[in-house]
Amino acid sequence: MAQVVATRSIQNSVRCPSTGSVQDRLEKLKKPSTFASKVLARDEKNISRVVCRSFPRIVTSRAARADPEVLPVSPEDVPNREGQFQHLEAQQLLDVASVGVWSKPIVRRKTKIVCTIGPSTNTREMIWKLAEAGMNVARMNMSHGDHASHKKVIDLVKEYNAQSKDNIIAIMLDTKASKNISSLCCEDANIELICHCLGIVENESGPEVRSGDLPQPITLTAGQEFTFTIRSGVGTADCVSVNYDDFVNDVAVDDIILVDGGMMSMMVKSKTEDSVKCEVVDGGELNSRRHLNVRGKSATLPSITEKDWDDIKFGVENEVDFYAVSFVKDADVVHQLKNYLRGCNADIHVIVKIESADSIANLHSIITASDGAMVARGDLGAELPIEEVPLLQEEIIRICRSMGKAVIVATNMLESMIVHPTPTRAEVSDIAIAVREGADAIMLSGETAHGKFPLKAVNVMHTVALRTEASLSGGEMPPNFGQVFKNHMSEMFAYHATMMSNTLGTSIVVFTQTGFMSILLSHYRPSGTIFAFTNEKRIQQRLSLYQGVCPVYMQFSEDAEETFADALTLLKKQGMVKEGEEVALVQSGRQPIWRFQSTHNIQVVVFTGDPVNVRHHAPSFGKREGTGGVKLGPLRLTVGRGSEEIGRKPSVDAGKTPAKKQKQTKNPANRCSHSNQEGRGRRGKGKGKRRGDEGARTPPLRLTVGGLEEAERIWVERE
Ligand SMILES: Nc1ncnc2c1ncn2[C@@H]1O[C@H](COP(=O)(O)OP(=O)(O)OP(=O)(O)O)[C@@H](O)[C@H]1O
Ligand SMILES: CC(=O)C(=O)O
Repeated sequence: MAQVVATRSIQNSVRCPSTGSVQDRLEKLKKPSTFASKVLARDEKNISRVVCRSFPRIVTSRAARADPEVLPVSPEDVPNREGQFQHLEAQQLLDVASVGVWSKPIVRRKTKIVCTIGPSTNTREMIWKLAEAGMNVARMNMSHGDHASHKKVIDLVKEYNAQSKDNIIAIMLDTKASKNISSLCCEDANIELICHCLGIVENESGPEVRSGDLPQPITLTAGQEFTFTIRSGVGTADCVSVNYDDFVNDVAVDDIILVDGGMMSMMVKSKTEDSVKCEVVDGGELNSRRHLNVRGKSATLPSITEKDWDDIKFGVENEVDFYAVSFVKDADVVHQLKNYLRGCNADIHVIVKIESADSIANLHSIITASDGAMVARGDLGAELPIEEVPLLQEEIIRICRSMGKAVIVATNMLESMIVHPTPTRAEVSDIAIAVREGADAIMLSGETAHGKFPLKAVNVMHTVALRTEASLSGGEMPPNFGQVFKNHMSEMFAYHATMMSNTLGTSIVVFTQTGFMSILLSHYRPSGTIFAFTNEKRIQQRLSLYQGVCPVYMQFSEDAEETFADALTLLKKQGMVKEGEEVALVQSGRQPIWRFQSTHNIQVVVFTGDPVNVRHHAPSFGKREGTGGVKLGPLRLTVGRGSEEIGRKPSVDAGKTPAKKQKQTKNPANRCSHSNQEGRGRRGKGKGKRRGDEGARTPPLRLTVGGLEEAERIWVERE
């Protein structure tokens, strides 16, 4: 049976969660604790308080566009503590209450940040600094670098994770072959077999069409002639190789070829057997390995090439969390990849990159088959008319959200910051729009891979996302509202937990071994933080991508109450909940821990500050040994005025009353019978005896939400 347990007096029917005042948070900012803050503490000595920050004037134009070659990271690219202070002060003036519950700037933000790691950031120092600046996911683009360099980054991220107490970085491989793969071989018989089954044979090109390597950048001017050839190894001032043998067949005279995501363009004038002669329309600087798209056409390439399978195998070996798969044209590709991963027993989630005209046609089925999608605006804007991109972005986010899938908005978000220390206003608006549209994550590409100001870029993204989130009202209905009750019980509980935590202004605490329930909760976008406790490191890492989820690793004890108390103690220790603060504790999901398959729970508990005294804001329904709290029996959820219950103090104030005394409490609740647990097996890790079950007898409990006049039961049902 479903149960919701909560009694508390509600001062404000809707209030936004907030832990501590901005003043407190300002104080916290002054106390360095992490690596970055230690670094900053040193720097702070040299920082005089800047009252009025002057911004350098930015002039952006196509000419000022980033050079894709590596730019030396600027010494100015240090986190701006002063800026953080000013930001928080400004927030205080604007609206203190609308800031979320997290006390640390990097975790309080809900929208996650994906950073592409490249030459500017692939060192230990930079990975650490990026993580402390706000990176949540490290992306490796398999079009660049080699396995050895990517392995080094993966190991560094894992090293960071191993030593970090309150911050965890997920790892994403962007799999797409673009290089000539003749030097690569498929060592793995399994992969060879898969390639064979998929009809992928000795294809030397990947789903991305790219120009080849150049000894140095070439300047192209409008009107000049330029040739692409399928002959390999060509890189002169007027001709360069293409990595795709069918390039000559796929393009036609008068086609427009977009180079580097449309930064340059050329018109096809004539073709020979192995070359395509073009006239430059928009010139610029051509660097090595630039994207080539033909306006309005998708290349007839397989979505997963042999090189990709090699990269996928590399990801399996290195236990990455996500694959971002390029140019997915249909759901079959996703099914094939997922089957392969199942065969390897690899728990890696698949994010489909929506970047071609073909993928748009199959959007629904592709996203349904996947674990999430990336709005890959670079190629999308080259394959389709550029004005379609914002509309498609909105639509893809909407579809993902309605399906409960993760969604990432990528490319050009802070492009000018590759070379400039501050963003353009348009870029800031772009981030704000993605946040408002409800993206789980926003992505930095060249800004962090080869830019001059990777840390500043993360900082800008963090600050803009945070400010935008603070302006959102919260409590917004999920897009599939109305469907919710027809679906699985867990979904119903995710929905109600969200509504309850929004109403009471609490964060949500959830315990998960698969991540399922945390992802479901994230889908409903509660205004408070979702603290997702898991005893699986892989799950903790994966959850870093999801909006509003703060994943915490913890060993679970066999006793549920003890684990809850431990979790709250941990949150308190890390400054994430305060003494006296309430949290909504959700027990639901596909794989039960400490509960029966059919028993779902939401409780509102108060953290009293004493690890043995987690006070449930509910009557005592059974004894609770050792931890001084209460064990709750199954209840029906009733929404109504319920003044007696709501105003009622918990029958046992566990914060003050020793556990022994609770045992003696004569709570009338205990006299009522509960029937849904008989004959049900126990599953999950909670192998211990459910203390209190025997005697727990529970009456319906009323919960007032928003001061309804009449008692109204909204949900009483067994699963
Ligand atoms: N591992 C790497 N090694 C060397 N350079 C890299 C690496 N990763 C990224 N870069 C550089 O940073 C640039 C931006 O990275 P990004 O991931 O956006 O790649 P891209 O090729 O521009 O586009 P796409 O994301 O569509 O593949 C690249 O073009 C490349 O110059
Ligand atoms: C991210 C990416 O691949 C694109 O925008 O095209």
